[in-house]
Amino acid sequence: MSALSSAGGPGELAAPYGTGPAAAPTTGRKVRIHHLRELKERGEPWPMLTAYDMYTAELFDEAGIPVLLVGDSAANNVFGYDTSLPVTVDELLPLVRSVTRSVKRALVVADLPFGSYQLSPEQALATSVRFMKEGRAHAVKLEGGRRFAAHVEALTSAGVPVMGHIGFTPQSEHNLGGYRVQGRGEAAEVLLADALALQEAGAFAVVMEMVPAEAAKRVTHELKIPTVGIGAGPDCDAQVLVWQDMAGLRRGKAPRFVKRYADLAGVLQGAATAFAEDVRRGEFPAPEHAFH
Ligand SMILES: Nc1nc(=O)c2c([nH]1)NC[C@@H]1CN(c3ccc(C(=O)N[C@@H](CCC(=O)O)C(=O)O)cc3)CN21
Ligand SMILES: CC(C)C(=O)C(=O)O
Ligand SMILES: [Mg+2]
Repeated sequence: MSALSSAGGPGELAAPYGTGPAAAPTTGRKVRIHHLRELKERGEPWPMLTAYDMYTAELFDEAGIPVLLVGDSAANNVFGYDTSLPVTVDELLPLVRSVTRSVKRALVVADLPFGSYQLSPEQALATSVRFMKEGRAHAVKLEGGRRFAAHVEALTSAGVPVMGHIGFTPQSEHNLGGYRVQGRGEAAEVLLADALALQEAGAFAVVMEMVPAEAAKRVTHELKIPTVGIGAGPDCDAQVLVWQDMAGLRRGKAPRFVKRYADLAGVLQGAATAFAEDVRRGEFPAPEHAFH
């Protein structure tokens, strides 16, 4: 079925997610996993961002971001841990719930945290059911390739859409020897085998993190399902960034793959400084801010 015919009418699919003049997100149609596959078939790249709360979810949804990820990166971008390893299902669930409550169209993916799925396909399903029942997530994401094919299969056959994640997988940083590019040289074959295994197991998309652009391009061409790159070059079907990196809220040296589209840190710092000065000078509240 072609992208257009499956949408039920000419332009109907193109309107919410295309890049043309009709791309404004005004139709209110929910993003479904088949839309993402259709975008791949049409060669239209799509954006994905993390979101961890209500306002960002609302804004990104309205900006036409079709997929929002409640990442386990909340560990270091919300909760203040130094890696993603310590964050728990109980910490992430309320964030997932706030994001799903706040979107009209975006597909919301809940990232399964370290320790919540590796034990067995049964554990993966039990955790995913919590994210879907309690968090109202539309899909889950887990890290790992061939070794997690059975987990992915258990989830998809139970009705849980799964996004895979290969290349540099932060939950395995201690095993991978730190934050390093994966899939160089012969490891490109391993990357491809992992991607194919995830597709075969029923995954609807695969994140590739910090892999050489050439390897990511090859995987993208070999797969029928979309690839989502982060530090994986321009040829992936989609691109994802952590929103605080994208908007410049996180300070310090950003990874090479980050592009900053705003200086939120500067804006917020300026606002807080101005508020503090106003209060200290007695200029806030002014008469119009008080009840008379
Ligand atoms: N804010 C944030 N952004 C992310 O992209 C992100 C998270 N947090 N937390 C979870 C994972 C961890 N990720 C990261 C974090 C840092 C680097 C990094 O520092 N990369 C450096 C060094 C690479 C190297 O040594 O080869 C770089 O310059 O890319 C990479 C991936 C991606 N994810
Ligand atoms: C960087 C993305 C892909 C992620 O897994 C996260 O934010 O946790
Ligand atoms: Mg993650």
